[in-house]
Amino acid sequence: MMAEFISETKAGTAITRLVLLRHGQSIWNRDKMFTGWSDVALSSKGEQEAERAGVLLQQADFILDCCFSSTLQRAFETARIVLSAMALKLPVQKCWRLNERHYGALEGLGRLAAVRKFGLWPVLRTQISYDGEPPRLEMDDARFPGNQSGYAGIDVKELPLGESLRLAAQRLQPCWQRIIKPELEHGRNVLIVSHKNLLRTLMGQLEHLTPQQVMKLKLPTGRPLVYELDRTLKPVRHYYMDEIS
Ligand SMILES: O=C(O)[C@@H](CO)OP(=O)(O)O
Repeated sequence: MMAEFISETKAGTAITRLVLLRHGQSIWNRDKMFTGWSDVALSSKGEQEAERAGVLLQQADFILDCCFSSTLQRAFETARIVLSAMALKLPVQKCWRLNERHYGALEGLGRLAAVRKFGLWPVLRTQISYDGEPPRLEMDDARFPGNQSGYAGIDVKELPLGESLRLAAQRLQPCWQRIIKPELEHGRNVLIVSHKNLLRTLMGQLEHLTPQQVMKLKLPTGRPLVYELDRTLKPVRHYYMDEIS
């Protein structure tokens, strides 16, 4: 469904809407494991969260013009469930640059196992610092995307062995600048289904937050966060969809 017009606020500022949605709970969220680019499924709770997100948007008669997701099944599947609950036949455009930050050698480990293997500080710094990089993978590790068929065709130098939030924010930029931002500039309402850290960096970019402020942002699974943007894509306000329903 195309937006026929860009809605106007009382002050006459043109508004377009960007919905940021962290996928529903995954089985590794449930089991408290570092996930990153590991491609795990939604839990049954996550499927229900995705359904509820779609119902909320549908009940609000939310007009959506395009939908993007990461290539990871927990995000893509969430997007598919949301669109189906909204009875919308939009394609889900997948972009690997919307994948979660890569957790390097921490992927597949729980917090305790990670600390036992790498020590407290390497794990802690990954979680509390914007520039904190996880212990990196070796190039021959099966968890390196360069060894996975789904990423064939992408320059191997672009694929991560482990990322800080800053590095993840940087690799998102070509997708944001060339693909998503132009849609918003044309007044189209956009849904992005992605991941906690990747979306936190995007919120930081939109709101001009400091790295410290970004690290404090919380982003629960399965709750659509709506940003109303003016013509210059400056946020006018933002709210969780379930706070206004
Ligand atoms: O990858 C992970 O471990 C989590 C938290 O960073 O991300 P998400 O559940 O949002 O994919």
